[in-house]
Amino acid sequence: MPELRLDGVGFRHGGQAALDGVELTIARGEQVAIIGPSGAGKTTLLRLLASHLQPQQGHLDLLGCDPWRLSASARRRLRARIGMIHQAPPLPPRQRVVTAVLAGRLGQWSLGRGLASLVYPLDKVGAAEALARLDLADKLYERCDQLSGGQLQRVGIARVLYQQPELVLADEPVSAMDPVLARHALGVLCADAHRRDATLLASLHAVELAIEQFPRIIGVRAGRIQFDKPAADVEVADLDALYANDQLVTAQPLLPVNPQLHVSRC
Ligand SMILES: Nc1ncnc2c1ncn2[C@@H]1O[C@H](COP(=O)(O)OP(=O)(O)OP(=O)(O)O)[C@@H](O)[C@H]1O
Repeated sequence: MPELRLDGVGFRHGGQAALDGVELTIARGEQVAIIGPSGAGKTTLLRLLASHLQPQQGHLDLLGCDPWRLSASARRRLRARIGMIHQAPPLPPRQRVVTAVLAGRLGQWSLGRGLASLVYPLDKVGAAEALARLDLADKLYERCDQLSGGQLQRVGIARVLYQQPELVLADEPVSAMDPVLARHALGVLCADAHRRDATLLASLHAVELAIEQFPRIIGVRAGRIQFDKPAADVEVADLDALYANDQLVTAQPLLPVNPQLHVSRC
């Protein structure tokens, strides 16, 4: 049985079409990068897969069931098996980093343990280990509002490393990091998913990183899947067509003089 399956899925935000007729199957343990221009529908796709949004057309199969046929409590249990990494992690500003990381397992803990951990961090060693993998162990007791955007993104990733979910959905997880840290953080995420046979989907604007780190690339444009192929088969023409922007009359060509692939950032 596939880990994820979208069958003719469509979604509109109010009057604004975001996804249309999306067909997609992803097997357990796959690592997939989703690329495409701004407004293509990548975040909407990830939010549908996280069961934060309900498809308005078509059908979603998520970890072996239709989340929208489950009771609210069963859907909560299903969501505890999913780790979501946000571009701007929605962490309470005054929360300590250690508490933010440990909150990754709130969905797996009893109410009592979860409340206790919010008041006094119960597994400081576990949180420190997850942060150390992202070179952030020295921030364990820092407040979240004292971190930079890239550091906050690393806290969001550490939280999912600590959670150890079956499915990781990452929406622009390294967009605020410098190139060296971005490569390192994505590498940690991919290696962790591989080690646990977890499934990983990440939307990325850094095309070069996507192709370097992920074996399968899905190009989304105007709410539709434009291509879905192994990273080794993605060609410059695929990227030119994916990112073509008729409204930017001064746009530079996507292909620089010699490189095999262009780093495209929107
Ligand atoms: N809350 C919302 N209300 C109205 N329209 C929305 C909302 N969220 C997204 N949209 C629209 O849905 C479409 C897809 O948006 P989405 O955020 O999924 O794109 P994206 O590919 O993630 O973009 P980006 O790369 O800029 O983050 C866009 O046209 C966007 O304007």
